[in-house]
Amino acid sequence: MRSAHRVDQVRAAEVRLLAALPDGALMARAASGLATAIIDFLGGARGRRIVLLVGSGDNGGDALFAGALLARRGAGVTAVLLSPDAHPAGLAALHRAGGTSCPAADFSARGTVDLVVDGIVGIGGRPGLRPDAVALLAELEGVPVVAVDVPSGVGVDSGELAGAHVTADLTVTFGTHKPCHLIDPAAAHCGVVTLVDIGLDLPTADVGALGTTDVSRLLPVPSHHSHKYTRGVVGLRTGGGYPGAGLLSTAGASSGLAGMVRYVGPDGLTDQVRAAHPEVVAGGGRVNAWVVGCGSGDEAGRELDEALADGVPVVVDADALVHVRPGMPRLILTPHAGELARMLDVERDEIESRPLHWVREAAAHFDAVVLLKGRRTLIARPGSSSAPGPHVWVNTTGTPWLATAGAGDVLAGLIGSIVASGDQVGLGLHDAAALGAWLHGAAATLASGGGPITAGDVAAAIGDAVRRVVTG
Ligand SMILES: NC(=O)C1=CN([C@@H]2O[C@H](COP(=O)(O)OP(=O)(O)OC[C@H]3O[C@@H](n4cnc5c(N)ncnc54)[C@H](O)[C@@H]3O)[C@@H](O)[C@H]2O)[C@@H](O)CC1
Ligand SMILES: [K+]
Repeated sequence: MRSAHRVDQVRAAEVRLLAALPDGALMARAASGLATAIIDFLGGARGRRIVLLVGSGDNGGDALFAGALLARRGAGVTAVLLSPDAHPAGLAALHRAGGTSCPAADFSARGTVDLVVDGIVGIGGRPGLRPDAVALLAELEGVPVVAVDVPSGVGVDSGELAGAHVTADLTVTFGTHKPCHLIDPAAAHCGVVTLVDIGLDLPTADVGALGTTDVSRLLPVPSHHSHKYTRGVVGLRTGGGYPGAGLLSTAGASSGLAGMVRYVGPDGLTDQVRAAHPEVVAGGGRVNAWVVGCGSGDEAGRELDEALADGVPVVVDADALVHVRPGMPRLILTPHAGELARMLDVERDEIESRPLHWVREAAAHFDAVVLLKGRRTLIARPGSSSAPGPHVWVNTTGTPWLATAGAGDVLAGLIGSIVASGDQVGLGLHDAAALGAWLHGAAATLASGGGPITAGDVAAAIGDAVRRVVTG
C-alpha cells in the first residue's frame, strides 16, 4: 500500500526523529536519496549541467546538499537563489564542492541545461508561485524537472491547484507520500514519484492506494468448502432504458468472482443477457448485493427502491444516483464528476478541481461509500465509519484507453460481484469498491496492451487480472 500523510502528520514524526538524530542527519538522508534518484534519472552526473531553484526553506536545503553531492560526482551545478535566506549550511556545502550560486535576478540560462531541480518550496509552501519563480521556470521551459518532495506550488494536503506551480518529470519525496502525489489534479503534475525512506515513524494515513499485495490479501477467493451460494450471489436491475448498459453491467458481474449472477430486467433484454451469458439466472431471488442504475432510464428510482427492500448492500450507478437520499443504508455510489455535481448541486468544474474535498463531502452527506470516477478514481468511506485504515482509497491502475463508453457499467457490475463474494468473509464495502476499481483498471491495462479497447474487452480481461494477482 502507498500511504499519503498530511503535512501535520509528517511534521510531528519529523520532530520525534530529529530529537533522536545528530544535527543535519535527516536532511543528509533526504539529500543523499535525492542525489541518487537524480543520477538514475540522468544516467550519470559527470558533465551534466544542473540548475537548482532554491527557496528559503529546508526544501531548498535538500536541493543544495544534493547539488553538492552531484558537483562532487562531476556535474556542473548552479544554485539560483529565490531568497537571500537560502539554507546557509547547504549553500556552503555546494560552494565547497565546486558549485556556484547567484540571485534569481542575475540568472540567465545561456547554453544547454540538462536538469532543473525544484527546491523552491516543499511541505511548508503555500499553493501558487511568486512571479520571480514563474519567470525562472519560463526561461527554463523544456528542460526536464526533478521536484524535491513536491512540485512547488501545488496544494500538498488537498491535491488541488491554485495558481502557478511546477510540473515535474520526477518527484523525489521523503518518508511517505503526501496526498498531492496520488490525488488529481496535482498528481498529474508529479511525473514519476520516488519515495526515499528517511526513517519516519508515521500513524495510519488518511489516504492510501492499494498495491498488488493488498489486493491479493483482501480479495475473497473460494476454498475447498465453497459452493455457489457461499461464494455470494449478485443481482442486477439494469438496462431498462439502455439495453447495452444492462449487458455490460452483467458482463462485469459475470467475471467469476461471485458464485452466481441474477438478472432482473425487461423480457427482451433478459433473453439477450442469457444468450451472452448463459450462466446468468433470470429473475429475482435471494442475493447478497444488488447493482442498479446502469442504463436504467426512467426505471432507476423503482429499481433502487426494490433493491433496498432486500436489505442487502446496493451498488448505485448512473440513472439511479439522483434518487439517492441521505439515510439509505449500505450503499456504494459510483458517480463521475458530472453526476456527483448534480447530486450535490455544485458545478462540475468544482468537483474536478477539488475531487478529494467533494468525495469526502458526498460520503459524509449520504453516509455511503462514494466512488468518484476519474483518472485517479477516489473511494471515500461513509461519514459514520470508524473502521481502521485510510478514509480514502485512490486508484492508480488503468490506462487512458479506459475512458470509453460502457466502462462504468462494467465497473458497477464488477463491484457488485466483489461485494457479494465478500459478504460472508466480512469484506467491507469501502474495500470492496476499491478492489473493484483496482481490478477494473488492471483488466483495462491487460486488455489494452497500449492500444484501443471497448468496455466488453475490459470485462473479458477481469479473469486474467484476478489470475495474475492470485497466482502472483
Ligand atoms: N519534514 C521532514 O520530515 C523533512 C523535511 N525535509 C525537507 O524540508 C521541507 C520543508 O521545509 P520547510 O518547513 O523549511 O518549508 P519549505 O522549504 O517548504 O518552505 C517554507 C518557506 O517558503 C516560504 N514560502 C511558502 N510558500 C511559498 C511560495 N508559494 N512561494 C515562495 N515561498 C514560499 C515561506 O516563507 C517558508 O519560510 C520538506 O518539503 C523537505 O524537502 C527534509 O530535509 C527531510 C525531512
Ligand atoms: K519542491
